[in-house]
Amino acid sequence: MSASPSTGSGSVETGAGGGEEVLAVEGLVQHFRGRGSAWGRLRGRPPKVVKAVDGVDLVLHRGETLGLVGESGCGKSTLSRCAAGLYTPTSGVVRYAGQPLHGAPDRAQRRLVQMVFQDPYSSLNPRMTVGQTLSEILTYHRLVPRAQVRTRVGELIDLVGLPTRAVDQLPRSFSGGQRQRIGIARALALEPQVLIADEPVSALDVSVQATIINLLLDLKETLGLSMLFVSHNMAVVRQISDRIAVMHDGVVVEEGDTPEVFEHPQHDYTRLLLASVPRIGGTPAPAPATAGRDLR
Ligand SMILES: Nc1ncnc2c1ncn2[C@@H]1O[C@H](COP(=O)(O)OP(=O)(O)OP(=O)(O)O)[C@@H](O)[C@H]1O
Repeated sequence: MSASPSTGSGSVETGAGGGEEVLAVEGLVQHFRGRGSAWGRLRGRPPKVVKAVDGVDLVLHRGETLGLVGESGCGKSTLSRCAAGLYTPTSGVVRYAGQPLHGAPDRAQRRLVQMVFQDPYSSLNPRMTVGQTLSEILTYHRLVPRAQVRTRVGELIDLVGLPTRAVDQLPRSFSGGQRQRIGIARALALEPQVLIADEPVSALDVSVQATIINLLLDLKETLGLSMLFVSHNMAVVRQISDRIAVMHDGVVVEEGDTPEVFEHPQHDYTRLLLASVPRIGGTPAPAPATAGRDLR
């Protein structure tokens, strides 16, 4: 994503990075009304407003991975959910391929941007097998004819590297990494163009993190996806992102090509984040082993 403005029409512009805009947020604001203290409520004080996202412009280009980094509470998840159409922003717009995402009359358009969450388990129905979960999505969205639903479920399970028997198993039978694969399969069932992965590996063991990151990158390549990858882990983001946006207190304070941001950070907050990356013997600690490949 870049800060370049966009046309707002059905057409998509070519961004500063030379890529075609696929997803854009413009002037995005998401404020939440806090509950305030019991004492404050008794005294009739208005509740505090939490400015989770406070005016963000970003553009994700087709085929790129944009890393969104920042410490806990800076607004990354809120921005992601707005960009995925899950929250209706307080103000501002989210566009997919030039068209407003919110209020899109067409279910087909909204499903093109899908999220992968940090904790897929909490969003999986514990009483439904993986096969039932995926079948329900395919049927509800009429993505394949009924007669082909089972075949498509098998393809999705295969695509994310789960064993065939997973189709008849409940979420509780799976490890954290496998559950994340189910979460990814569920997102892919909707045939998205954009994946928004919100801390997809931060709840996983380090040894499993790399396998999930590699899976996301392989899928992105094979399926031609664009990806917004949200993380507080600078090492991971550095390895997989073409560009990086740094978020602090609800705003994007810096964005640019990954090597540029890491080697020549412009904003004090970016420098602070980089300085806080754990170092081993003077060099930054490596990201989870990713089969030794250049992940960009
Ligand atoms: N539904 C909500 N109601 C009220 N406040 C909220 C809500 N969701 C988020 N917030 C607040 O908005 C701010 C940004 O939260 P957000 O979860 O977007 O940050 P984050 O960078 O993703 O942090 P984390 O990685 O810890 O989730 C925080 O102060 C949070 O408490």
